[in-house]
Amino acid sequence: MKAQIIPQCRGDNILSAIILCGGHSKRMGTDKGLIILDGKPLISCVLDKIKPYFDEIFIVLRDEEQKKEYLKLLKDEDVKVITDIIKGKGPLGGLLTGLKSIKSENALVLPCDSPFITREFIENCLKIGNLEEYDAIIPVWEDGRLEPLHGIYNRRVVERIHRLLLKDERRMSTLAKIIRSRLVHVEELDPSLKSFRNVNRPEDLRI
Ligand SMILES: Nc1nc2c(ncn2[C@@H]2O[C@H](COP(=O)(O)OP(=O)(O)OP(=O)(O)O)[C@@H](O)[C@H]2O)c(=O)[nH]1
Repeated sequence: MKAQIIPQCRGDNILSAIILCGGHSKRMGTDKGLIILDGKPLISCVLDKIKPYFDEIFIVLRDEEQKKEYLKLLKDEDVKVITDIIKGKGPLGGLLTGLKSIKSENALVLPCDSPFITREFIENCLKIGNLEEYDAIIPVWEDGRLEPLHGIYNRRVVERIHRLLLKDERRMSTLAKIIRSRLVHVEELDPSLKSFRNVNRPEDLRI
């Protein structure tokens, strides 16, 4: 067991995390996960934050070509690098792939473009991550906007994702609305809110 705290979302003996990193990064113009911030690629910024807490970490990429690039970078890391089982379906396709691969019942899901994730956020997610009564824990803003890319999901939602993708419904927020989601205020998970800051465009890299 890696985490120093007693995580509630450990429904078995394993804690899993999934990092979604298969986007086309059109707004950034170059693969976001490989962009250097403070001397290291964004994917490593996220990985370094989460690896003390998880027994298995999956990085989900779009295809084999992207995987070749990432394997060069991650060759010494204890992570599993996999590619979307259904291609071109956005983060929801990545989530499907990750949830079908994990050994545990639940996984914390994160995007590769949130390099400012805090330890407090991860520890709070683990503390409140009991998914016996819920299918997911999703951060929510005061105005009702969801952060479904920073959630904990139970793998029982795999079938729901399949059905959404069959209808070509790709929004993570749609999934969050149709499953039993426990909504938790963003401040409760990370009072600094830094964990929810995304890097989508070159100007977002200015700290
Ligand atoms: N595995 C996987 N991850 C994806 C896919 N699409 C997006 N992601 C990831 O999901 C997160 C959010 O993606 P977005 O920022 O909405 O999209 P993006 O493609 O990365 O960027 P834009 O092209 O600028 O919209 C990022 O971490 C992406 O790498 C996909 O098809 N497969």
